[in-house]
Amino acid sequence: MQDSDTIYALSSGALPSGVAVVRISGDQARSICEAVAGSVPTPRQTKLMTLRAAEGGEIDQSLVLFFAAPASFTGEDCIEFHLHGGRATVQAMLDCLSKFKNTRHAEAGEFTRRAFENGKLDLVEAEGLSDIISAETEMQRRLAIEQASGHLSSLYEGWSETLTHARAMIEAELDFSDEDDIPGSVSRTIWQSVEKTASELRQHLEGSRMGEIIRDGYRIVIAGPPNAGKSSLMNALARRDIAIVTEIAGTTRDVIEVNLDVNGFAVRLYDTAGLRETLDAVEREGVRRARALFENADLILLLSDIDAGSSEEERLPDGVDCLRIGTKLDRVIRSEDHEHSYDLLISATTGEGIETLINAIGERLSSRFSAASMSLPTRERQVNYLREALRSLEEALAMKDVSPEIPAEALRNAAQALGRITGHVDVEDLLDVIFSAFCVGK
Ligand SMILES: Nc1nc2c(c(=O)[nH]1)N(C=O)[C@@H](CNc1ccc(C(=O)N[C@@H](CCC(=O)O)C(=O)O)cc1)CN2
Ligand SMILES: Nc1nc2c(ncn2[C@@H]2O[C@H](COP(=O)(O)OP(=O)(O)OP(=O)(O)O)[C@@H](O)[C@H]2O)c(=O)[nH]1
Ligand SMILES: [Mg+2]
Repeated sequence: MQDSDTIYALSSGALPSGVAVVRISGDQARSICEAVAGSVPTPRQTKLMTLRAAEGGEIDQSLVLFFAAPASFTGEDCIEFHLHGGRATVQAMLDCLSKFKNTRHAEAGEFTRRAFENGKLDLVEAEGLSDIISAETEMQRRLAIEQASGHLSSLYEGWSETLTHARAMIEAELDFSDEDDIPGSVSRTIWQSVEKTASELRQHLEGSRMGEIIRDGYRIVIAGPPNAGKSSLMNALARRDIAIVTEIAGTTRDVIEVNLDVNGFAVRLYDTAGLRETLDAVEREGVRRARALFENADLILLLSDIDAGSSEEERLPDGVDCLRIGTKLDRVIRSEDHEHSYDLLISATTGEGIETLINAIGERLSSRFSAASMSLPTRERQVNYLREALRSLEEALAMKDVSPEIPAEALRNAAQALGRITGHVDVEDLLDVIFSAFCVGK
């Protein structure tokens, strides 16, 4: 496998489809187009052409689009064949392309990787592009657009430049400390800018949980004693019959997960085994798994049957957000008597209170979110480098009056960590991992 090979892939979606786009990028793109279509169209103008395989058999009547290097997505010569989207048509085209020399099928993310290597986009933008393709909710899409359009990259580059400048000034002061050219007051304004960067970085990191929530989903765990109506609520929220519901206490044992979209936010909802002491080994394991989920929950819905009266309170991990919900409201005669014991009353049977519950969840998400902006780190990779940068800045600030050498080195580390996020500092070892998570044809 060669980085200089010409690569091709089906870049549009699952077949059959109305139209299928087969994309080619690399040195051979023009000669392949000449061989298959007879000539190369004017750059960036589509042309209807008949495509023929080497044996002369017609493959398809196709729109052909040529992008001349470097003005293309990858920065190389690119050809697109907009074919009829039949499985056999696309297969015939791919077979035809496989016969050309120095030409092979693309790996996952390889077009975007070439765009990165040719300086068309940086790593954060490339990750944003990958996120645009996997976005399923409106918030995921907005966050991805923000990253793909380079706003986050400029933020990181700005910080990195500030720190590099600061280090240069400090080193200059080190070198010329005996001379009078560099006034001592320079370092005060410099350290102020470092301090400002550290506080911006800290604030930015505080948004990382929100970025993760948008990307990976807000985790809601339904918990409570057996028979409280947990699985019934799960089914009502999912609007599907996913979890088994019976009048037998201890029905649910495995954790059941479903993905919802609440106001454009991805939500992962978990139904769990009823919490109780039991000798049944299977049920006990279910209860253990339920409690294990509490640790990483963003919200716990703690259910109990209004009629069953108050049972022993479940101990929840410190600081976890929780809504106490009274269930089976339809069986209660005077609901006013119970309102003070719960945050919400619902009936899975009649649907009463379900809309209010969904709104309460939506409000929690929106209020958390409005505190943040759309400039949020979303990936563990990004967050780890941001933390590393902040640690180095804090070290530099702590040592600034002790020794000038240590802070200069720490500032260098911080700028480097930021450079690794965008890929401006050596990241060769990371590229395989990052791009292999992309789609083929992207
Ligand atoms: N048919 C088709 N549609 C597509 C893509 C594609 O590759 N092919 N894209 C693929 O992801 C996206 C569009 N992204 C693109 C990004 C840059 C260039 C490009 O030619 N860039 C040149 C010229 C820029 C200009 O003229 O403004 C460059 O950057 O030099 C093309 C598509 C979405 N739609
Ligand atoms: N009348 C009425 N019955 C309900 C309601 N919700 C659940 N039930 C009944 O309560 C019983 C238990 O419901 P489940 O949803 O299985 O309860 P669970 O909390 O999942 O129970 P386990 O999985 O055993 O922990 C079933 O017979 C349901 O039909 C409700 O809103 N009104
Ligand atoms: Mg259940």
